[in-house]
Amino acid sequence: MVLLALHAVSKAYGALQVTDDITLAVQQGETLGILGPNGAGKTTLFNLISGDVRVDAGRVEYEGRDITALKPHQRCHAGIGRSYQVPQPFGNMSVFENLVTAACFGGQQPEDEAWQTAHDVLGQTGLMAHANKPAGSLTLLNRKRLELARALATRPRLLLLDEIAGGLTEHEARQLVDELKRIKAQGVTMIWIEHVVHALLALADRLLVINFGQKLAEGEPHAVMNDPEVQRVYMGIDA
Ligand SMILES: Nc1ncnc2c1ncn2[C@@H]1O[C@H](COP(=O)(O)OP(=O)(O)OP(=O)(O)O)[C@@H](O)[C@H]1O
Repeated sequence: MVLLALHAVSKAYGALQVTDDITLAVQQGETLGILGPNGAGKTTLFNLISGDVRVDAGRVEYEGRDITALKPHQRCHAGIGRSYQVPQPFGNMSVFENLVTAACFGGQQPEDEAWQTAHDVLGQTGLMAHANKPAGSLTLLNRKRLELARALATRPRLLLLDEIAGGLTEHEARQLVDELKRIKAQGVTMIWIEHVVHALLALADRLLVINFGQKLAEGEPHAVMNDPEVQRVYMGIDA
């Protein structure tokens, strides 16, 4: 079953066509990896899915429903959770309070349920020991974990992850992949933008490569990575 469908979506900033006529379907339970050079329009595509930015043209469908006109909080209530490339926690609130807030306002859970969700997500993301620390005091790894945890606390059916492995050590990236594998096993559909290719390859069922706002390649991960055009554009390898 198709969970998310983009139909010919486009977005320009002035003369810059950042998303150019992209059509895409993501199946329920699938993990789609997105790669592309800096500035290719990957985060913008997330913004169009989450509703942070409105499409200029095209249509966004989720669970068979046209959500193009919905606001970000409405899309979140519908089950679309996202992390941001630059972590965006409430820095003066504790880690636990950040998660309760995400569960209450993003996940529309009553307060007692939100407390339970926050507790569960702390365990799931390895943040239990940091529950009472101000979010602003966390290390990079833990800020990335919190970014994932905040999205999870909304209980998403579609999880959008924007470069959550960048800057992590090998060991930390492996831990993150293990966490994501557990989330995937629970049936959560994921779209993951990531430059740490080996982490992405450990999880993705399919890869999409974007260049200048357009699809450059799409398909089975290893076939996509071996595509000469992808190697030339993304890895700077001339065929
Ligand atoms: N609000 C905005 N106003 C003007 N230009 C923007 C805006 N948001 C993004 N852009 C431009 O759109 C292009 C694509 O940006 P986007 O963040 O989507 O790329 P990206 O593929 O996610 O890049 P990166 O890998 O560096 O995160 C860039 O040239 C960026 O400067």
